[in-house]
Amino acid sequence: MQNTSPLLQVEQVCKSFGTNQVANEVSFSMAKGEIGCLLGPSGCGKTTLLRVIAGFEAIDKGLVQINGKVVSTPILNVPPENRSIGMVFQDYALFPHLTALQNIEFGIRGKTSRLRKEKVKTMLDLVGMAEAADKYPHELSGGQQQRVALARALAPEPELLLLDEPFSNLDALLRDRLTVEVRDILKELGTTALMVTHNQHEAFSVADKIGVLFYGTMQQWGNAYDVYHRPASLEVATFVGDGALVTGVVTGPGQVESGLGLLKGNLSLPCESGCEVDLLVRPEDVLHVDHAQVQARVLHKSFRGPNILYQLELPSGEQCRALVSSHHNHTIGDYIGIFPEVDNLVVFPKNLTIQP
Ligand SMILES: Nc1ncnc2c1ncn2[C@@H]1O[C@H](COP(=O)(O)OP(=O)(O)OP(=O)(O)O)[C@@H](O)[C@H]1O
Repeated sequence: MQNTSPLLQVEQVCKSFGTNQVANEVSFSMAKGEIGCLLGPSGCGKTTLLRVIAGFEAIDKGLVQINGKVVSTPILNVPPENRSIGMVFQDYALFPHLTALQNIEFGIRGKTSRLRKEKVKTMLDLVGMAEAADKYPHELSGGQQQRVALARALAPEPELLLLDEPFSNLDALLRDRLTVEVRDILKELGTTALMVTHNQHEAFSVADKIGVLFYGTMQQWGNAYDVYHRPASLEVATFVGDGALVTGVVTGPGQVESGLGLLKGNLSLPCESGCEVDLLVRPEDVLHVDHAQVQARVLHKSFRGPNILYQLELPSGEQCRALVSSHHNHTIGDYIGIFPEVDNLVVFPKNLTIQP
């Protein structure tokens, strides 16, 4: 029979440092082979949660299970080396006096010499570093060092790989490439992995599941599409992606009248007619149509190659942004026609505030 129990289960975990509560009833789970990403503003508790799962931090309440085995409770903290986890850090953390090959081999001490050699060769091939086997870390680029660090963490075949901002020291192009490569490698091996990142694009391209943390609270745990298009809270809506909130009034089922005109789509909340809401408007949902009814004034523009991001003032006095093909090159102060095209009408009760 197929094992359907989660590989990682985090249940109502609480963790404080003194009076600072860094994890507040955090719960989520990951199936075997899934890749998860923890996103959230600086200081929201991402690294602490990763360290809890790794066994570097004890918890005050709740439970962590890895592959069915309880590893953390308030009275139990299985040490990291007995959790079957691998870790990759931001700063590579390779041993400087060992070659790439020796660094990878270090993680699989205890196996026979033949098995070790085979494993190291497989790992070097997997991360595309066979040519650099005998180089020392200082002879490798940042991206190469991070590949070796990944190979070292994966060599002992951990049940769970934890990655803390693994690409943040790399330039943007290399980071994009390595993100895709790492996803392919993890998928090929079927390794379950949880990664902390500041970078939303990275999370979108690597993760099956994204967790958005705010002030120690897991606001949403879901796939990238849902986190972006069906944000579970105001915090997620404003943190993930680019968007503005404009005032609206619900005028019927799936219908909101706003400063952008009448919008029709799937309402995220069951609101009655007449209900005042804040409506999330993403720049790509605002189309530029010359003779549209709503004419908005260009307050600011930012050229991005294929498109221009316009900051606009609506006739209502509210602002939103529009991502428009850069062939439409308008001047600050111009009025341009806009038309909203939104499938998912993400709304929040008017005047909600983000609570610390
Ligand atoms: N060992 C510690 N002792 C006391 N406070 C700590 C400790 N580790 C973390 N904190 C505090 O816990 C909070 C969360 O920190 P954490 O590093 O988990 O956040 P983060 O979301 O990973 O932040 P960043 O994105 O900036 O790395 C911060 O207020 C931090 O100062």
